[in-house]
Amino acid sequence: MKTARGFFKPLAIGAPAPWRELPARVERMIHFVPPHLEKVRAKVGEIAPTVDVILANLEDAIPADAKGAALAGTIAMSREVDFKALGVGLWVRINCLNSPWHLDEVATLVEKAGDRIDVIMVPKVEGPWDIFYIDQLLASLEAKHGVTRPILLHAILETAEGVMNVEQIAGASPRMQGVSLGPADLAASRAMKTTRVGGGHPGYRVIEDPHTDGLPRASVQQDLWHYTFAKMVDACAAHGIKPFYGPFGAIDDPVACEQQFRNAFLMGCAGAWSLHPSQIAIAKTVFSPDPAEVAFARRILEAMPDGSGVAMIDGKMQDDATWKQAKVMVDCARQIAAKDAEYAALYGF
Ligand SMILES: CCC(=O)SCCNC(=O)CCNC(=O)[C@H](O)C(C)(C)COP(=O)(O)OP(=O)(O)OC[C@H]1O[C@@H](n2cnc3c(N)ncnc32)[C@H](O)[C@@H]1OP(=O)(O)O
Ligand SMILES: O=CC(=O)O
Ligand SMILES: [Mg+2]
Repeated sequence: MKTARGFFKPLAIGAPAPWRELPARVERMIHFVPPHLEKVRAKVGEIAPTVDVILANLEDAIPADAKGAALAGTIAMSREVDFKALGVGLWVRINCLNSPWHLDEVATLVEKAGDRIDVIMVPKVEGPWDIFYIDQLLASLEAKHGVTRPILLHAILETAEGVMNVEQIAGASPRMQGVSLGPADLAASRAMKTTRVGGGHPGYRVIEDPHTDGLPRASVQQDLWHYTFAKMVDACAAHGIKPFYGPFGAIDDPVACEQQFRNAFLMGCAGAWSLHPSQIAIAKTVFSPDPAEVAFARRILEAMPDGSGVAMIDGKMQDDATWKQAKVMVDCARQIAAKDAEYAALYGF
């Protein structure tokens, strides 16, 4: 591991100094766009003002013979829409590091759009060595092309080995912005017997003991992802980066999508992926704290102006710990309100 002083040194002569703090950005939904499809790309200008992040996807879901077109489409998209002026992040998901495509992709992206891309999402990250590699590569390319703002890195947690190493992945570089759970590849990597992309499974449940009178036994679905998810959230929180829920593949089940996103929000996630336009509004509602809860949190902060002592509000005990919970909620709401006029009005900021 690097020394404390070495951690924040640029990795190439002429590369920009690494971020010491993550830029404060609202990232409730990472909206996936297939950039090789001109018809979809043409609509990005319309969709962008409704999302926090547009992600150009180069990896899975893009056919092998369309990888070049997707890369060219990404560069075109970065020029066609002024994402910065809209306050919208521009991310790119590259192909994985053992693929034949990633090297040309990273080189082209930094050369042609290095000052416009905020985050590169790296799939199938297995351990910190993957981050060290891409960190060095980016620094060399940023130096070469005079990029002045370091591109951040986001890892997808989607292999058993990655889950084993998630703590080291989260802390591998000052470029690390966050980690997303990738339940589809992770299921395959673990040989889980499911064909779903995220969410629950009707077969994974607990059942109550038999009744002596023979009445039917109650049984409920359990969360297949809880262990991995909690491990990922703790790793991210400990390293001061953001956890995200990844894809929810049942586009035709908005109710289950909302539940999955809500579980992620409650567990500490900043956002989730939207694969289809219909999932944008779901993510926006879920990852914006509820106005009534924000109002209650503000009462806690007002009741304990210096954050210490004890208070009672509506029959509930408040102390230093609940003050901190309230601060998390109010800070999140303030950040959203600064970007989103609709929520500024709902929160009364
Ligand atoms: C599983 C693990 C992973 O790696 S998940 C990440 C990889 N997958 C993706 O990125 C998928 C992204 N989404 C898509 O490609 C499409 O939404 C899929 C799922 C194929 C569905 O498309 P389609 O059958 O056209 O849906 P639809 O007819 O309901 O579409 C209605 C209109 O919306 C458009 N649309 C669709 N998806 C997007 C999108 N992601 N971004 C922007 N626009 C989108 C469609 O083109 C369609 O437009 P129009 O009404 O025909 O003008
Ligand atoms: O890339 C995402 C996944 O679930 O796999
Ligand atoms: Mg995947």
